[in-house]
Amino acid sequence: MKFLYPDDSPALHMDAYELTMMQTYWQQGIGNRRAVFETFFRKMPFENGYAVFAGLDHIIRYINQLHFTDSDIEYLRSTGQFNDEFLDYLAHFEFHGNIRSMAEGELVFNHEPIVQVEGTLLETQLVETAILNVINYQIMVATKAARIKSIVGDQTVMEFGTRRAQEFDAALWGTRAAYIGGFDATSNVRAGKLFGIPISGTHAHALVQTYRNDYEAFKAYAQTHHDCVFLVDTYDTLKSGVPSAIRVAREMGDQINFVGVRIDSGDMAYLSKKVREMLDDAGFPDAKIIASNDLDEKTISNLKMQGAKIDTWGVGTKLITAFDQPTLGAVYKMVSVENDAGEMVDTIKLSNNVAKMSTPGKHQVWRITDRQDGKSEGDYVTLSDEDPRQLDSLFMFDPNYTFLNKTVVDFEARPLLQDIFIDGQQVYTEPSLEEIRAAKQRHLDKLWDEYKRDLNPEVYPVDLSQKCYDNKMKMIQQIHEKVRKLH
Ligand SMILES: Nc1ncnc2c1ncn2[C@@H]1O[C@H](COP(=O)(O)OP(=O)(O)OP(=O)(O)O)[C@@H](O)[C@H]1O
Ligand SMILES: O=P(O)(O)OC[C@H]1O[C@H](OP(=O)(O)OP(=O)(O)O)[C@H](O)[C@@H]1O
Ligand SMILES: O=C(O)c1cccnc1
Repeated sequence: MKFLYPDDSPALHMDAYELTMMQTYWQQGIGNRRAVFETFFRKMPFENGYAVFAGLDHIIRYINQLHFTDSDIEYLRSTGQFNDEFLDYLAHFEFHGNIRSMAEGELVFNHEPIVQVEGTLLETQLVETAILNVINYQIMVATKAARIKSIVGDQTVMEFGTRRAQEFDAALWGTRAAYIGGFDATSNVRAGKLFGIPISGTHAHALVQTYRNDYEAFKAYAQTHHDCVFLVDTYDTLKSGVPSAIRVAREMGDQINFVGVRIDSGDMAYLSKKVREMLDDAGFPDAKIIASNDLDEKTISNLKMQGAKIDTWGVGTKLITAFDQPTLGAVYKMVSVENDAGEMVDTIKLSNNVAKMSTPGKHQVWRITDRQDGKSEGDYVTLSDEDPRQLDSLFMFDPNYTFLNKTVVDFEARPLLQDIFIDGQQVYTEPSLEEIRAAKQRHLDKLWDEYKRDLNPEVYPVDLSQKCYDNKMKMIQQIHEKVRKLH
């Protein structure tokens, strides 16, 4: 296996069918026709009431470095599936398309476009797999992180997942997504370096095993560090771990900052209460109790219900693997394409399953907020030439159950899809990670609590404008008639 191509690039990070379709467009002479694709997901992750968008930074990096290197082209040639002229086109490929996207930290919902790609048939097809790969993972982790953070509240929660993540990239980008979702720090040092996420860490059981007793290990650690968290459950939390931590803290006095202790097994409600008493009685009321071990929002919520005296949480596996739902199921669908006459025509993917039907046309998504209470009324998907800001009142209806409707007045409409690339040039200045986190919190504050509860939340409205709805119905009708004529 050859892993060491000096000029390896992410350009081939795609399903082979993108290239086979591209070769067809290219040889048929239609590759430069315009097309618009939109990415959306159909089902809310974890049955949550909202999802948190993350992934744009990785998409921007990917697009900015998208070109085929010599070894990419040579590899494609070696497969014997592509002709020389097409490979020559790829060798000189540059992305000149437009990308519009939600901003990271934005709250996103099912059945609304999150990323929109407009360009030639060739370039829009080329980027499908990479965009979906990024989004399908990062939205899951950012949303899972937000769920966990909503239970943790003002307490600190640290990301501990790298060792359990599905490989290097997932650990790194997952950590960033978790930070966007509301985590406070990470144990992944490279994520600290690359993204500026605060790093944080205690020590493992191996340290205690090396010294063969808690006291010696904690003492050695205290002699070599200022901030100290001692892991107290290697042998016996209450009989050995905590007494040793207290002894070292007393002996070292002001020479160290005794941050607290970490518990990593056992009944954490029971143990944390006992440990709290021991620390308080020993004169360390400010020492924190940190808990880790297969935690997620359900366990944390349950531990809180039991009155566990835990101050800080470390969460790994269940966050970084998006444990209870392995993928978001986001898709990339063509919504408009140039015809023989050079006109853009909307296009639809039909299905017997209503949820699987796409919404034709190039869109904008508007977040409708009530000016009186500042709360979100719902999202309003329009065709891209509509602007609800010009209206005094907005008729919003559920596109599947049109009798569910309301008229909104005195509203603000905020366009969510922003220009990221125009003609292949990046026009978007990325906010800092801190700004993204703050934005996510502001957006959450605007959401009614009913959409935010972690169990059985209300369904947030994602409505279509009348024009968008009529366009969809008209296309469904036209296609049904066409199919009928075939029989
Ligand atoms: N009081 C509690 N209520 C609910 N769940 C708890 C409580 N205490 C611990 N848990 C959770 O129960 C699960 C199992 O805990 P346990 O200590 O048995 O783990 P373990 O993995 O078997 O221990 P070890 O890490 O020593 O192998 C973990 O997910 C842990 O977070
Ligand atoms: O449980 P998570 O949420 O994934 O958090 C990360 C876990 O990683 C460490 O365990 P380690 O790798 O030492 O193995 P362990 O399962 O034996 O504790 C740490 O002590 C946590 O238990
Ligand atoms: O610093 C820690 O305590 C830590 C880091 C990664 C995994 N588990 C624990």
